[in-house]
Amino acid sequence: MSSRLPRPASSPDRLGPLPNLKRKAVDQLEEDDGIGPLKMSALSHPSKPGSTFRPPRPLTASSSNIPPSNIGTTKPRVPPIRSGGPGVNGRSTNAPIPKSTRAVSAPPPKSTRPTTTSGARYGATRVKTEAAAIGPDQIQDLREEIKDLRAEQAAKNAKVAEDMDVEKLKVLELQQLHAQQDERLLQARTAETESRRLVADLQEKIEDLQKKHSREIMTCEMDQSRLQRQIESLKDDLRISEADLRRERDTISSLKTAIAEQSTAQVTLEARIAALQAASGNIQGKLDESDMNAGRLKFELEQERQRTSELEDKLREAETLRRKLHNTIQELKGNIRVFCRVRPVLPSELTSSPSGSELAAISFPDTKEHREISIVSSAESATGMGRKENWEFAFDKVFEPQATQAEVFEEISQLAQSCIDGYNVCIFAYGQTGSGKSFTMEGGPTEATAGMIPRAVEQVFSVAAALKSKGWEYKMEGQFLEIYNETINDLLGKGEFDKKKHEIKHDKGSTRVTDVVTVPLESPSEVRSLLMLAHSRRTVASTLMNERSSRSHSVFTLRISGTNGVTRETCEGTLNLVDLAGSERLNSSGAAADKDRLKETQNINKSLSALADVIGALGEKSERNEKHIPYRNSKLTYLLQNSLSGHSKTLMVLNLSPLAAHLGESLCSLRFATKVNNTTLGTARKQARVVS
Ligand SMILES: Nc1ncnc2c1ncn2[C@@H]1O[C@H](COP(=O)(O)OP(=O)(O)OP(=O)(O)O)[C@@H](O)[C@H]1O
Repeated sequence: MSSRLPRPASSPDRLGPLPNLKRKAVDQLEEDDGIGPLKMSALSHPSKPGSTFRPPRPLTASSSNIPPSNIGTTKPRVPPIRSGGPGVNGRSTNAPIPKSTRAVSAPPPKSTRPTTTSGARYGATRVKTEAAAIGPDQIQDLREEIKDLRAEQAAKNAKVAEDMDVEKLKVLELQQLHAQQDERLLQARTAETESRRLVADLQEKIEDLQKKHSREIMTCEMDQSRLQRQIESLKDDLRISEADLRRERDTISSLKTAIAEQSTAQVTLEARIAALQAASGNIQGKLDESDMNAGRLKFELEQERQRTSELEDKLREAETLRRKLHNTIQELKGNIRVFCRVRPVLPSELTSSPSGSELAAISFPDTKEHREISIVSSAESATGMGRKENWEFAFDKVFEPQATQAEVFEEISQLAQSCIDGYNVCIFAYGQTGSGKSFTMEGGPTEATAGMIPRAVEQVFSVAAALKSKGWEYKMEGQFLEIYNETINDLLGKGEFDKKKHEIKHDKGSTRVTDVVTVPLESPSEVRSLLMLAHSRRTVASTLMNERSSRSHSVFTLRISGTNGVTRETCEGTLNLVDLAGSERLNSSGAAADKDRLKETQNINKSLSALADVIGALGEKSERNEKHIPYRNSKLTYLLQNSLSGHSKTLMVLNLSPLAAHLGESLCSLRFATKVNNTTLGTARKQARVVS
């Protein structure tokens, strides 16, 4: 960069207010003296107000009348801008001015010079004209004046030269200053470039930082939102905690109230305690007295315990005695007994034909002990005369049609007791089809109509439970079989009837049948469901073969084994409850025409005769003691061998129809039952022993 110095003023006249005349004279003198035109620029006064600074022309020693040695002696003015020290970069202020600075100095203005020679000539002519008009004195004066003016001019020139020197020095200084400024400018530019680079670096860094910052801001925002959520949840927690706190405070306040009340109560209690302590002294005395009484009572209690133990021993002895006596009574009653039961007329029979519903002439003469039954039958004699016959039978018990199941069982329950005592018991229901055998043995669905089997089982369980206190523990199991056409079927099994072969095995007084289901029994209800199962299986079989159930024997067996932990006794009894097949005769049943029916009836009759034979043989044996008992003649007698021996108790319930139409069959049944009733089985033997 080059500095421009101020250009000179363009005004052509800087000489000041000279009079035109004098001016003309001067011009002429100058012309005459050969001085030439004065440099007007050098005459202009720098200190004149309103004048601008005119840079001087570069001076040389030849063109100036100021000796070169004077240059530099003038004390330089201090430049207005100084960076410090004598000069920039240590350069002296007296250093020579660079040429380039010189080259830019402003040339003197052209306008100050006379423009044409014709003008000058016109001026000289005019002065000569005017000089011719003035005198020599005046010329002399003018010359004097010119001389003075020249002297003054010389002085002024000297002054101007001096000023020029000063100005030159100033210019030098300014040039130096300019150089310094350039240098500084360069430095400043270098610094600026450096700064720009730094700024660029910084810009880059700032951008990086901004990116980093934005990332951090994002992270911070995420953190902030997370923290916000945490704050919200904490606020929720705080709310809950505050609610809890309020509750706790309420609780505390209520507790405080309670404590206050308790304190009051405590005071009251303390007062009462004090009163009680006072009373306890009295009580203590009484307690001591009571202790003495307690000691006495303990002694008495011990004596009572001993007495109780003795009584329990006696009770056990009494139980054994009771069993013996019970058995004796049963023996006295006879080990084979027969009950007779006449069923009522059924509603269905009343609505059928009048002849079919006609009642037989049955009466019960023994109104006190109910042991007799009387039947009047009408028959035609050989002479064709009508003949009435009166039949009287006596049994252990006779039940009239209105007798309930409970009344019948009352007489049988003794046998259930015997079974628990360790005897084999066999109860038969005998009679023609439809006489009421199944009703007697199994009964109806209600509690009132429950038959002998469920009642006997219930009795056995309740007696067993009662004997627990006397040291007896019993286990029971049951099985339910059917004998049809001399084939054994398992009523609790799963297979088809008449398919599986079951064998009867006797071993040391106990009877077992192979491949039959034996169910352990824990409660009477289990027995009831067991009976229902057997009944349903029998019903299915009956559907397949009409009237099958009437033509088969069913045998329910309950085996009881008991042990007495105190007396170390054991016993085993068996209760057989048998529903026999219909006992009607071959002719009356009309079976002769049907081959299958004939076979059924033959088998039924065979087994029933075998039963009669066995009972008869047993009666004879007890009299002569050496009689073969034909148990093997039928499956029924063979199965019941151990329950029909002289060591067992047998009960036959003879079921009779009340109808006149069944009178013949009823008489046959009555005769059979009488035969059985007249048989004595001998002495029943208890299957009991003492474990050593
Ligand atoms: N004592 C009684 N009270 C009321 N109804 C009875 C009585 N005895 C039997 N019955 C009824 O008489 C009908 C025949 O009885 P039940 O079936 O017991 O005879 P059953 O001799 O077993 O015949 P089956 O040999 O065909 O099995 C049944 O409807 C039964 O309910």
